[in-house]
Amino acid sequence: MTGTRAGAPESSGANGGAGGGDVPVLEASRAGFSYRGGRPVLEDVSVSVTAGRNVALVGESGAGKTTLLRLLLGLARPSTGRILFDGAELAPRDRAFRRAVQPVFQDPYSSLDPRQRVGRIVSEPLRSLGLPAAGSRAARRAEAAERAAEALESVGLPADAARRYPHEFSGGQRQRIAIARAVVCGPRVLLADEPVSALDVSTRVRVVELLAELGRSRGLTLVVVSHDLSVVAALCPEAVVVESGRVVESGPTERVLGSPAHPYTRRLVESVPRLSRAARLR
Ligand SMILES: Nc1ncnc2c1ncn2[C@@H]1O[C@H](COP(=O)(O)OP(=O)(O)OP(=O)(O)O)[C@@H](O)[C@H]1O
Repeated sequence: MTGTRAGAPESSGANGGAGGGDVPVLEASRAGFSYRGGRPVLEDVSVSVTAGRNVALVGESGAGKTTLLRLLLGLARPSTGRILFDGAELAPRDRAFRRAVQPVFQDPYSSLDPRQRVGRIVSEPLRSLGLPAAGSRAARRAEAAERAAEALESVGLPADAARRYPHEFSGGQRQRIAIARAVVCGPRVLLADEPVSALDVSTRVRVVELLAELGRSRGLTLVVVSHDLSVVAALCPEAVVVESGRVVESGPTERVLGSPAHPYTRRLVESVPRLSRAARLR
């Protein structure tokens, strides 16, 4: 099988899990995908996400990483193979799945509705999941506002953030708002597509630290797409290398990036110092 069995068996963390043991929380099993009428952009891809072991998807632009995240999020169905959640075929409308697996998108400028106050943006997943389920309408609204405030606090934003609008915040703060929205319903897995690439370097470091801290404190497992191998090394003990829609190498990040076995991975790793040199010359 191509792909990775990402890590040793572990319990599924603070938020629990139906599977437990070594059943992956999320898994692509020999998945293939073609956009309408096109050539396959994913072929025979197998990736396992085990609770507590963050996984990075790396590869050149166009390799198929975002498409793979879309399959894992249930936003697209594989043309061949399967996507499994807690060991069973993924049902994208399943509330347990929608609650457990949340996305964080790349661009904090376009992913937040500018007309809504931050408190409403952050509590949106609760409304779409019908949470909290019990109590009067007023009690449920109060509880949702409290959970949104708690999520905002957990990403280091000030208490009055909920009353303000996205344009009042910096790029890094907006990405924190997007992360608060992703964690408000108590998910087990965050799927993050280039979560820090739109940010400047020092903000990037702080948001990476926040993601690592949330992972620890909330029992969250991250699946991260990033071009930045330092982000990958900082956040993910497991790495999967995708080339032209196929997994060419996977395993512990230290080994995959530290002593790559596949020529494609070697080229990816070698391109990092070349890029830094080019940046210094500008
Ligand atoms: N909506 C779409 N319709 C048709 N083809 C698409 C669509 N989205 C992506 N593709 C194609 O699928 C392939 C994989 O794209 P994908 O965005 O998954 O790659 P990626 O590895 O995430 O790239 P990047 O790092 O640049 O985001 C590419 O050839 C791309 O052109």
